[in-house]
Amino acid sequence: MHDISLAFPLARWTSIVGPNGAGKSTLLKVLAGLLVHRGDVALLGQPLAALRHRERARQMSWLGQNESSADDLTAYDVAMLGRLPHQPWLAQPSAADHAAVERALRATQSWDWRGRPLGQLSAGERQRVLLARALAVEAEVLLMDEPLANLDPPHQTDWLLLVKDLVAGGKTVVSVLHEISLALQADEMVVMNQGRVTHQGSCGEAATHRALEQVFDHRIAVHSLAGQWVTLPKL
Ligand SMILES: Nc1ncnc2c1ncn2[C@@H]1O[C@H](COP(=O)(O)OP(=O)(O)OP(=O)(O)O)[C@@H](O)[C@H]1O
Repeated sequence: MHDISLAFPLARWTSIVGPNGAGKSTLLKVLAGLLVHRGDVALLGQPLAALRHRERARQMSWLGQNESSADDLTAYDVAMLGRLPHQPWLAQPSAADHAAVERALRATQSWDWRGRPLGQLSAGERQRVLLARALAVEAEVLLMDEPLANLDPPHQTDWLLLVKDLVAGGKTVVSVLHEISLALQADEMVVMNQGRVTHQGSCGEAATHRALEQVFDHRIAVHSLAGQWVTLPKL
């Protein structure tokens, strides 16, 4: 990545978009402190490097792309992993931990199969459990890499409503998305290409739409439809 200088607005949802290999996941991993990098990253005004790992894990939750998790753990136990930064070493989960896990599993419609091992769930069901794990942290900042992977359209809509709720409640969400029409529902958009940020701006701005069309070689066009911005392939 080159010359990246970005600020993600608080209590807003920012989507990061760009072609394959643009550096979106790399940027998200740097933000999460998961990759060695040059330069500085600050979380809620504090240098990331100065934060203790447990503190960082409480303030920022992470949903990675194609994440593996122990297949023999139940959906409930996977979601409970999100509570680890809140628990003293080797302590049993508290009532607050159980309540947070239940809220997260219900929010992703995963509560009904909480007792089933992850390995026996469909790809979309599994993704919803991993999303529940990220929600269970109840962090101020949520970083999500392709959170809609394997989700069917109704569950994509549910995710959208969930993110809007989180942001209305003051949380900050940064997500990498390939579903450009859904990404346009965000407040802000960061457009990337070849390891650089080519544009950052509001999702409603014409300049953002032009940057989007340009980064995808004008193979897509942004349209207004039923009060929403959508992209369609340019045939
Ligand atoms: N561990 C790695 N070592 C070396 N190069 C890597 C590594 N991970 C990614 N890259 C390269 O860095 C570039 C950016 O990758 P990245 O995964 O950030 O792209 P992306 O924008 O998320 O792409 P996609 O839309 O395909 O998920 C790619 O060219 C990729 O091949």
